[in-house]
Amino acid sequence: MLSQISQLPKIELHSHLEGTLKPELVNVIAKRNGIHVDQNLFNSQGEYAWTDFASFLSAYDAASSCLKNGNDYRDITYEYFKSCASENVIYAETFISPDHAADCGITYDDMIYGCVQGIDDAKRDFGIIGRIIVTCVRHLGPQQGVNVAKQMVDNPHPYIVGFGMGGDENAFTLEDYAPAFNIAAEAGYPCTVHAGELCGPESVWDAINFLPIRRIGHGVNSILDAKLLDELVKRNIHLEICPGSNLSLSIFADWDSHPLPSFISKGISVSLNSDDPPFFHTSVGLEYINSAKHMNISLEKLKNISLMAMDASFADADTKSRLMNKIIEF
Ligand SMILES: O=c1[nH]cnc2c1ncn2[C@@H]1O[C@H](CO)[C@@H](O)[C@H]1O
Repeated sequence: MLSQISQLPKIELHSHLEGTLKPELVNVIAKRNGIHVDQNLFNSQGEYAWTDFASFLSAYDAASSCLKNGNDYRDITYEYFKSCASENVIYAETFISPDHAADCGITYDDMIYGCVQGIDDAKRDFGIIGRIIVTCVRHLGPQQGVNVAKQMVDNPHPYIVGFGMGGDENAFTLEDYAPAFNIAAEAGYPCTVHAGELCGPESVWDAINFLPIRRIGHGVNSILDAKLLDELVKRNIHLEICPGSNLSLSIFADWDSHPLPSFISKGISVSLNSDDPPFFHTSVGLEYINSAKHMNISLEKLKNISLMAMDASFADADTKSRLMNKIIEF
């Protein structure tokens, strides 16, 4: 069964591009850019060192500060899609953060150009199809969210397929971000937002009541509210589930308490995702394997997860139906 899982065509909808940077690549990019990386960022095994959500966010910022130009974005994009393709991921959407690029002195256009180059090179070399979701960062405030949404809408590219938001769920309220999300949605960009990861079900209610979103990043704490679960089914809201990330951040104590099997049996549309792979010692392939090993998710159900993910993707209709057929044929 494990070899069939590894062959299964997979879809990733939830990864943070700067969070896919492996420590070795941070050091390589920092060196060529003449940037000093504080080695306290890593533990004695050379892995990222962090202890809780706040220190994870700081480590994320510190790792991404090695970036200096569009070519760096090209390289992290290429490396990320390459490792996805090695696990039979056939389609992946990744979140990019113009705020992190700007902090490193990289313009929006250079960042997009680099990502597009990385996506094209990975498609040429490995056949994987990549797309971009532009994200704002919640703890940077609603006005900056509006700025990012405007920048995206004013600079369209066929690979930019959606808008989203990550960051500290305790900063501001989701309603404060309605202006940013409305700019994106009114321009035709489907949206996703992080909610119900660190905060409770009320944050998922806020997301579905105040924002024009089709998907929720994580949303795992929805499990605490039966009415909310019904609502997610009724409105066909997809949950981007990242079990390895949840366990790493101690949102659930162990595999037995993870709600993925309950979401599936309730009929909620879900995908399996890596989030920030080297920070959480995971990958999309591992998420599929661990779900089978530790949560008894069958191959048939995993195949259905790939299908639900492709269906909930922000790809154009042709790409969607072509790749869904590829999964069905497996
Ligand atoms: O698991 C997560 N939960 C919430 N925010 C996250 C997670 N991983 C990364 N980011 C945040 O997303 C932004 C860029 O897309 C960054 O601010 C990063 O800190």
